[in-house]
Amino acid sequence: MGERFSYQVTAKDGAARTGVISTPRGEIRTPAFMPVGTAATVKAMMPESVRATGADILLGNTYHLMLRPTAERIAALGGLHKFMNWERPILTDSGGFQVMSLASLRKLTEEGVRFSSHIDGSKHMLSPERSMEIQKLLGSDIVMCFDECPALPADDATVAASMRMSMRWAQRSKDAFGDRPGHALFGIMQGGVTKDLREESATALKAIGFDGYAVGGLAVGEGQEAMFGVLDYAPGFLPEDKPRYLMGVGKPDDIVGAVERGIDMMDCVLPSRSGRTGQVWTRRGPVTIKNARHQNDPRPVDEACTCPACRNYSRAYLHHVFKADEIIASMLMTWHNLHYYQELMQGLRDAIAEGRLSAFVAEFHATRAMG
Ligand SMILES: CC#C[C@H]1NC(N)=Nc2cc3[nH]c(NC)nc3cc21
Repeated sequence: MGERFSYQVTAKDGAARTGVISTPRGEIRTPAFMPVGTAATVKAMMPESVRATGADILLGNTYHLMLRPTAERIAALGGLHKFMNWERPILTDSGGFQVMSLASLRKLTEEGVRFSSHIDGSKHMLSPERSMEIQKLLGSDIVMCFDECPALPADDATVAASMRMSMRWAQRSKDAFGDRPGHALFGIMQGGVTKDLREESATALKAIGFDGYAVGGLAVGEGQEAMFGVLDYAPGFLPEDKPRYLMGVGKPDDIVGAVERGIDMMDCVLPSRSGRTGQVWTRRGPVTIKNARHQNDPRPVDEACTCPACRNYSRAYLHHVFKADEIIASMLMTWHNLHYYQELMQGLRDAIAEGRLSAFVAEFHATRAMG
């Protein structure tokens, strides 16, 4: 295992970049999509299946793992990689967003956030220091700063105050993270949809200095137009030579638009969660497998797809096992969706490398328009 974390841009096409993040646990080809493994599993997938879809890295969550089974127990058992049998890179989110979206009885102070577990109501606390300690116990390769995620909707004054608290917490996260060769700490840009606040946040993060930079505060219901509006300028506020990670994104067309605007990494529950709810993503758009029109259809979901679901099963079969609430339905549709997402990422990486991204994007949208 090498000892360093490093990022190399290998080609550019407009604002888009393709490259490689090197870590002691393996390389991450960018632009990269990270499947979400919230509770130490990518739901309905074996780790070797996640790898077979083409994933180089997956995401874990501080919030969920600190509540159950606890970070201390995972550390005592050898760390998250060994625990979940995934020896490649893992990025862990820091907990702030999940506290806001899942926990109850939250009490926010400059120190951190006290909250009650959504699982059993037990009392917990997260701070920059505790989040760094938990992510170190988990052994994650890419650690996210602990940020403050305001409940939405939030007015400008609230967004500004929250961003400035997050910048103070970013400094505390960096101080607590310390010097850990081979491990990376990413800052998180905040500022809502306000350009001045986004620039202030980027300036603060660059002054502290991070191994990578996330764009936070998006994919929170603002809609694609507002999100792209921020992405038209926000990535440009961040260092050229560091990875840029857009948190929580997204649908396939969100991903294409984000990569066009200079984003290098993304994560989203959509392909796995929608797979479990019977939504199958294809180059022609989503297919709702429970629709009666599929019950006699002998064709695969996508004739051109090489995933196990498309190679070996018909729409009729997927329709049947979904309606029968059979476990294999979640397995096959999650596998297909993650495979489709990784194929999309490979197509984007190749197109950028060959200087033909605009043609790739035009083809992407034209094929979807055919439906
Ligand atoms: C405010 C803020 C913020 C960001 N901060 C952290 N730590 N994680 C996130 C996860 C997200 N998931 C989605 N959408 C599904 N947006 C996200 C934004 C963040």
